[in-house]
Amino acid sequence: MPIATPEVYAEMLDRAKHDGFAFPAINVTSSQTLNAALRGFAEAESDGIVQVSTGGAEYLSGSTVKDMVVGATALAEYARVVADKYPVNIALHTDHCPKDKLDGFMRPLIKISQERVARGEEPLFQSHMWDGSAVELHENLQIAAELLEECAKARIIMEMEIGVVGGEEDGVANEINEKLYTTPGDALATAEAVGVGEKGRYILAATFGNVHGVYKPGSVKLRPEVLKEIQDAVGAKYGKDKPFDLVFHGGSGSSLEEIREAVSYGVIKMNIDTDTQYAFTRPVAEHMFRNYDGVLKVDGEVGNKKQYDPRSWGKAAETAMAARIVEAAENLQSAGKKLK
Ligand SMILES: O=C(CO)COP(=O)(O)O
Ligand SMILES: O=C[C@H](O)COP(=O)(O)O
Ligand SMILES: [Zn+2]
Ligand SMILES: [Zn+2]
Repeated sequence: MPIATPEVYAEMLDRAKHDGFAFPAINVTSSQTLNAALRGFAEAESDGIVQVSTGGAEYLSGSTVKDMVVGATALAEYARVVADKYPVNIALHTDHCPKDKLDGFMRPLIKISQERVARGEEPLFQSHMWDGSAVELHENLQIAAELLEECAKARIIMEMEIGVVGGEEDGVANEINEKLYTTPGDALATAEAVGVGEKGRYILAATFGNVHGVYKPGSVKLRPEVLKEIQDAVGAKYGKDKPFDLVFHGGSGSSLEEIREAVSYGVIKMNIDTDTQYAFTRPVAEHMFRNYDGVLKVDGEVGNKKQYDPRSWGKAAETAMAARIVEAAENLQSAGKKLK
């Protein structure tokens, strides 16, 4: 199906919120990982979100070109063509954009969509994330208010972060500290600054101990109840039940119980990157080890073209990554619920 229009994206998110499920949001960095994601959503009969980080966008432009806008634009255009062949609704999103990359990533991409919309076309991406976790809350919210206005002009939903996601965030490593847990005060200040939907729709990354990456049991302490606390605090003030549409960062390695509890408090998007990267790469490793003599030219031997053809291991990688996405859709209960 065509990439989701802003109206379809809004309907997807509204249904997820109303019916208590969430969409996997899968990071991609290539046509192979994109096709794996689309295949996974289709096999799960789940609508979904495909997202590109600043690092992923830079890589997509070519490892020596390193142009984030070129990479993100190329991915979005390629996705528009191939997504048509999958019977599910897919929204395109850009992941964590810190302050020092706004002018090289999020702002130019919003501008491209504003120009497209002015020409009567659909926005290039359906949502963009502003990651203000590295600046003070006041400045985070000031920038968020400005970006929300710009996104709304292009019919784009904004994602924003209050609190901090631990672990690797595109090269920004965060130590584990109390900032990993958003407070009701932060949430109230957020609603004050950017409203609860009336100033433009946004998805909130309120953090509850989230950490990017996968760690040994016990290293991460998720407290999903933090989300209930902030929803209750802001809901009481604005007279809205679960006023925030929430996103769960660092989805890889989370237990089914943690996922389901977070979704029950209003999470409608869960980001998964590490687990899907591993799912993609594991069969590649197996292919190389199993076909050692075929993939290497050793002592004059020419190897086996069929085994070092990127499609040989690429198909196995895509199959495994797609299976991990089916699992995510089942965990988040978006499976079987694609919009008709
Ligand atoms: O939050 C993420 C992308 O923004 C993904 O986190 P994981 O790599 O832990 O799944
Ligand atoms: O939060 C960051 C995401 O996990 C993606 O980052 P990455 O593309 O550098 O892995
Ligand atoms: Zn962050
Ligand atoms: Zn994240």
